[in-house]
Order: sequence, then structure tokens, then C-alpha cells
Amino acid sequence: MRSSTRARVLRDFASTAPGLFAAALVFMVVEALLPNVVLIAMGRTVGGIPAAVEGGLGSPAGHRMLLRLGAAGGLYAASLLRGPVEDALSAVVRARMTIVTQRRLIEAVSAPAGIDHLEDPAVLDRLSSAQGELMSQDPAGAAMALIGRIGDRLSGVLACAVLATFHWWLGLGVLAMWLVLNRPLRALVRSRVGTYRRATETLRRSWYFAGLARRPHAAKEIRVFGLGDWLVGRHRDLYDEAMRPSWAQVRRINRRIALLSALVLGVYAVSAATLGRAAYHHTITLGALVVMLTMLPASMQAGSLNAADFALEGMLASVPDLDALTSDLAAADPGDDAAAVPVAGLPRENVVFASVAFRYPGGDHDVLSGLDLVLAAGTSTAIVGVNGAGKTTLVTLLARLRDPTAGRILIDGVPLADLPAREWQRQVAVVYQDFTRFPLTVRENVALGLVGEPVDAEALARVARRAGAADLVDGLAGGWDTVLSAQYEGGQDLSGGQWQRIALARALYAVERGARILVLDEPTAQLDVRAEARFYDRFLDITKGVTSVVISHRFSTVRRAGRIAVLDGGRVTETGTHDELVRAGGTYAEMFRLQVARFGETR
Ligand SMILES: Nc1ncnc2c1ncn2[C@@H]1O[C@H](COP(=O)(O)OP(=O)(O)OP(=O)(O)O)[C@@H](O)[C@H]1O
Repeated sequence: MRSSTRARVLRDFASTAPGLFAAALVFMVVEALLPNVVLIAMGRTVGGIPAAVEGGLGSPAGHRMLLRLGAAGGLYAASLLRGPVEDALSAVVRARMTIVTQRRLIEAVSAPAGIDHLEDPAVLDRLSSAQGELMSQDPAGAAMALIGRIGDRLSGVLACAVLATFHWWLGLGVLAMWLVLNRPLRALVRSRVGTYRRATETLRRSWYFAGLARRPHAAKEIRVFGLGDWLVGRHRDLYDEAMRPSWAQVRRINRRIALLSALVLGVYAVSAATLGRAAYHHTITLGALVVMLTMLPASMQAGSLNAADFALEGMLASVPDLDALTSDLAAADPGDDAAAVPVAGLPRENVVFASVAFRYPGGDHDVLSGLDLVLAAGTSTAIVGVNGAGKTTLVTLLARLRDPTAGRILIDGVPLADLPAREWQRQVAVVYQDFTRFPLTVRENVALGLVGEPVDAEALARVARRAGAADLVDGLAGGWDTVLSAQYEGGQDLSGGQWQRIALARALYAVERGARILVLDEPTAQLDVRAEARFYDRFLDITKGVTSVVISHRFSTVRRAGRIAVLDGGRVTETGTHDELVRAGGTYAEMFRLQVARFGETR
């Protein structure tokens, strides 16, 4: 990883937690010094043993030896604390950096007003890497891991310096060797990271299958269809597919490391022989010999690579991806223009789809094309069409979650593209088919319809009544404070139909607080017959005063809308009231006739 990434990680750490950064630097110095100091102290103790034996422990030499032994013992004891201190410091730093990383991730993916990027494989690969999934290394650990490795390197360099006090060329030679070898060794580590990177998409698939087993939503089907072994197999096959090139690469790397190891062995053999020769000729004291012999392995830290370097490189690999994600997604979203047309109160007249076309990114055909539709402000329009006709797609364009690939959407004559996207989105309250079941209290689930404002209890009660959720809330043990998830203490889950009412209440709350367009995508799909009947009775009340769009396959719902539009072949082919369309005898009349014939639905 380039040194700028390392500097970046240290800068982020220093600015996020200056106190912890200072503590980590102190730790780094201790990490660099202490192992060597312990070894030197022990060497000197050993060096004093012959004189102490000769003079006895009571002699000055004996006293000196005992003092050195005490000092060496104390230093050794202190060095034992290094591990626990490093663990504790790393845990605290990791916790702080996790918050920073997570916040940046959430901000990055939430930056665009639209949702296209969340279906872009390149963005998802980056996201996966930025979260440390690529090499299963948490990027929040990078700062302390880096500081720890710098401390180790310094420790190795100091050991070389100690070797140089015996023969300058010995210390310098060992250091030079590591400096020369460190480059290719790091290149090997980086190429391994590159292999992971190239396999990101396959790894993402593999992690998906691994994670599926833990999701309660999927757990039911995994059991009912007996998918446990299949999941394990899919995960393993995809992982193997992703990593196969890496294994071949590891074998190549090992061969090159074996070659480089021969050079290392040669240099250390010469060093040991030099020390042995000096000992043989008595040109080195016993103490110095012991110190130098222990410094030889210690000097390896100056440039050798181990598992910690692989782990660190994996953590650092996330940093540029998070940066790229942040800048690319911010650049993809120009943000809301402060000078743009204010959206409060829009639409007052109408929303017009003019020759709108839309094709999904990477798609091979237009889902919508040449679509014309007028939604008169304050009225309800039902959109009807077969599965896949593009009804939900139309809604994503209306909510500006995606932009048309051709044509325009005009709000009171102003192109939607000219309105500030996020403000416009606040104007649109949607009950999606796959609405979100937040594991929060009922109150929060409904009040999320307008987040950031004080909760209006009366409005909550009103929308709960209109959404048919009042009895449901009253029946919950904790009322509005009940957490709607069985995964939390005291919480309880709801049925699909009960959740649908909560989702409707959320959208109605948004309308109460100012949203001007209400979209109901299959609002009764999960309701029982009685609840559905009550919904029809309340339909006019629910949609009163707002511009509403209701998507439904149930004609009992559709016919209550003031106007119905039939979507077919990517365009609106028929519009009118229920009676007009039935009389016209077109697609709508045919669909209605089929449903009545099959289900007797005439209400
Ligand atoms: N995210 C997506 N990426 C690519 N294609 C998509 C995506 N979402 C939907 N499509 C395609 O767009 C077409 C229209 O889908 P859409 O969900 O709008 O239909 P719909 O009319 O709402 O259908 P249904 O009645 O089943 O809810 C379908 O052919 C679908 O395959």
C-alpha cells in the first residue's frame, strides 16, 4: 500500500483522537526500545557471571551482577506488559475508528439522492472492500496495527545499530539487506491483496451465502427447503473459485520467498560466523557476545514480513476504496441547488409525465417509453398493469430515486430535474410494497415519516386511526413504546398485514406534516378481507387533499380512485374512471372482467 495511505491513516487517527494518538506514539517508542533493552540487559548480566563466580556474590563484581540481574528482571517483567497494553490500546482505538469509518460509509452511500449506485456492482465491490470484507480485515484496526509495525521496524533498526557497535559493516550490512529485501517482499504482499481485489465480486457472492444462514427472514426457507448443506456448498465453491488464483500465487510467492530466504540465511550465517570468530579469538567479551547474538534475530524486524503485515495490508486496502467511494458518490450527486425553485406546497396544479422513457442501468430494453400521464393535484390516480409493466418504476421516477433516460417530469410546469431532489423527496410519502420494518418502537416507526421534528402525539393517534392501526397499537403490551422486533428484549414482531398498517400510518404521518404526494404501492396486498374492506371505506379519507397514486392489482381498490391509468408496453394506453374504462371495452375492461369472473370481485 502506498505510503500516502499510511500517512492518511495516521493523520485520521491523530485528528480523531489526539490523546490516544499520543499514547500510541509512546507505545510505539516503547515497542521499539524495550525488547532490545531487555536483551542488552540480559546479555550484560550473563557477561558479568564469570567475574561474579570468581569473586563470589559478596564481591563488587557479584554485587554488579546481582544489580544487573535485578534490572534485567525488572525490564523483562515490564516487557511482559507490552502485549496486554497493546491489546487494550488497540481495542479502544479500534472502537473510536470504527465509529469514524462507519459514519463515513453511511454518509457516502446516502450522499446521492437516487438509488442507482446501490445496484452498481463496481460501487458494491468498493463498499465491500471499504468495510474490510475483502480480506476479512477490519479497517478500523489499521491505525494501531500500523503503529505497532512501525514500532517493530524501529526495534529492528535499533538492533542493527547495536550490531554496528561491534562492527559497523555488520550492522549496516544487515540493515541494507533488509532495506533491499523489504521492497520485493512488500510487492509480494501487495500482489496478494490485488488477487483478492480482482475476486471481489465472487467473494461478495460467497459472503452473501455465508450471511444468509444468519438472517431470520431466510432461515425459514432454508429449513423448509433443506438448504443448509447447499448454502455451505455454494459458499465454499464461490470462495474456492475466488481464491484459486490466490493459491497459485501463494505457491509462486513461497518459491520467491525461499530464494530470498537463501540470501537472508547467507547474511546471517556470515554475521554469526563473524561473532563466533571474534569469540574464538577472544576479541569480544562474553557479555557483548551474548548481546550481539540476541541482536541478530532481533534485527530481522527491520524488514522481514509476517502475518501482521498481511493483515495490515488488508486493512490498508480498504482506505483508498472508502476515499474513492466518498468522493465518487459525492461527485455523482451535485447536491441541492440553494437557488433552485422552492418545493414547499408543490404540486398545486399537476404532475406531468411527458414522453418519459426509462431503462435500468445495464438493461437491454426500455421499461418505460413514450409515457404520457397527468396527475391532477389533489386527486387520486390508480395505476393498473400486469406484473412487470413498470408501475413501481414509475413511482421511483416520481420520487426522483431515479431519473428518466428520456422525456421530462414536470411539477406545475417546472422540470423535476430542476427541483432540489431531497426537498422534493420529502414531498412524496410512499408505502412501498417492500416497506422497511424498522426494529424500533411503534412511535418511532410511524414518526419516521418526518424525522428530525418533535413527535406530534395527536397527529400520531390520528394517522393510526386512519391507517386502521389504532386497535393494533392499543393491543400491544407497551402500546406506542413497543419495539417491533422479536430480536430485542421486550420486543414483538407483527404480522405482514399489521406491519402494512404501520407503514401506511408512517406515510400518512408524513402527509400530516406537509408531504403533498401519497403513493400506495399494493396497499392492501397483506390485509385480510375485513381490513381490506375497511381500507376501501377509508380510501377517500386517506387520500383526501393530497395528490395520490395507488398501484394495485385489486379492482376493488383501483375503482375507488378518481382516475385510472392503464400501463401497457411501457406507456399509458388508457385513462378514465372505472365506469368509463369498463364501457370503453379495452384492456382495463378485459382485466376487470377476468377478475370478476374468477373472484366475483365487484365491490
Ligand atoms: N432494479 C432493477 N434493475 C433492473 N430491472 C428492474 C429493476 N427493477 C425492476 N426491473 C424491471 O423493470 C420492469 C418493471 O418492473 P416494476 O417493478 O416497475 O413492475 P411492476 O409493474 O411494479 O410489477 P409488479 O406488478 O409485479 O409489482 C420489470 O421487467 C423488471 O424486471
